[in-house]
Amino acid sequence: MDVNEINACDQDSFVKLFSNVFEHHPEAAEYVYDKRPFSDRSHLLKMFFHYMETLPLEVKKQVLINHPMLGSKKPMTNESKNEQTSAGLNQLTNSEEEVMDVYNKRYYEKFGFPYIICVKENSKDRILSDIKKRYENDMETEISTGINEVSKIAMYRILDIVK
Ligand SMILES: NC(=O)N[C@H]1NC(=O)NC1=O
Repeated sequence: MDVNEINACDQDSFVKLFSNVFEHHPEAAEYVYDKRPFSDRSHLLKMFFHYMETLPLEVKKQVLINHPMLGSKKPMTNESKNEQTSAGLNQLTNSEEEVMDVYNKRYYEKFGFPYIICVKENSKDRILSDIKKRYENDMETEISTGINEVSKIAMYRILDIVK
């Protein structure tokens, strides 16, 4: 869709279209809808990022919690499934799966939200070493790193919808 078509959407279709820009968080789309008309794609992107910046810390944490664990076999949004498949995270060897499993759990126990990385910008090997390093960080660093990754994920999701 182009920006003109996006500007012509009614609220229901707009919110459906953008409901997972931030995982399971349609409130972002509701906020951004009221900012129409968008002059171009970067205007729309800016409004989603602005929404995220202004969220209270507790809600930011909730957006992090909404993300599935990497390599998880549990049901997840189509967006997440496609992203994880593109990095080969659905085809891990047994030992890679074990590393992901052990570190995902450790990370979640320490921080209370899953380890999040924008898989479109990272290879499987990079992710497997990064999850070990990020575990060593403190809470404040991981909230801001997580939100930064969530914003990159959101950018690719928006670019997939608006051409
Ligand atoms: N946990 C986690 O990083 N999840 C994700 N990363 C990504 O690029 N898409 C996701 O759903």
